[in-house]
Amino acid sequence: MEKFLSIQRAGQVFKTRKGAFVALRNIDLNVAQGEFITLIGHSGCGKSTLLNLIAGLTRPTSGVLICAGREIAGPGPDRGVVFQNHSLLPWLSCFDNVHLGVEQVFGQRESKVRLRERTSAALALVGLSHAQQKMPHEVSGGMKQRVGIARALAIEPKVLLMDEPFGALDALTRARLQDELLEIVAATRSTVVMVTHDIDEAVLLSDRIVMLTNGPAATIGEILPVPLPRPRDRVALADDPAYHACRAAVTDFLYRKQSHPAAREAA
Ligand SMILES: Nc1ncnc2c1ncn2[C@@H]1O[C@H](COP(=O)(O)OP(=O)(O)OP(=O)(O)O)[C@@H](O)[C@H]1O
Repeated sequence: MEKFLSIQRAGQVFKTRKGAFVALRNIDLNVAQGEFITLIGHSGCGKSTLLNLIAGLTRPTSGVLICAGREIAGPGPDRGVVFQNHSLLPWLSCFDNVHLGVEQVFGQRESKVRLRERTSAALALVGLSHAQQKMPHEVSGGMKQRVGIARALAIEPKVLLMDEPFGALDALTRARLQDELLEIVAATRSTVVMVTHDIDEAVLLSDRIVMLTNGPAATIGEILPVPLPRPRDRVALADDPAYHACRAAVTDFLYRKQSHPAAREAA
């Protein structure tokens, strides 16, 4: 497999008042260009910690991470990040929130007209052309999250990193955005690493599901390839035995092999 994103023996130890806390150990993962990877595991196991390492927001205490042949040494425009709480600037319109990143990445070498075209195209990709002049407080939670996705895509990242991007949305909006994301990823051929808690979301979207063991000192427990052809249709998948087999494999990992620490303590 072509190693587009490569995580080699990565570990993360945090210094805390109670001493060193080993969050992650020995993470080895290679992601191919165009692959859709989800990270799943119980709360607190280290999913966001791993995503932050790929984003370059934190540095590993051991091991190395490489993206497109270069070591990840900090945040960069080759990696676009979408957070759960969209993190839009409230004083800027939806258009300007996206445009800010476009200017930062392409502003030195492209015309103002071209920059505006890029911004409009990204907003069109997420179906928000009609709302681009609205302020964040004037649009719904799902629309804000679409702006966050547009902002990440507009800088044409090599890898799209998403930390529970739909976690705060109601079930119907979430399903709609998942379907839209499937279409966007098919159109842009993006490489995606996404954190989720949701088994159905992981199976619907992923090429491979990376399952993390419980922390502390979490690591990759199993990696499940999802052999479902694309385009995927959530209604058709409801009757697909392969879909149910994937679902069962992740459920088995999370609730039998890695039953939640709190559940074990209560037993
Ligand atoms: N800066 C930090 N300093 C100390 N400990 C940290 C720090 N960041 C994260 N941790 C700890 O590392 C572990 C992993 O945290 P992380 O947020 O990555 O988990 P997660 O799997 O994303 O959780 P959730 O699903 O609840 O969002 C947790 O025990 C957390 O308390």
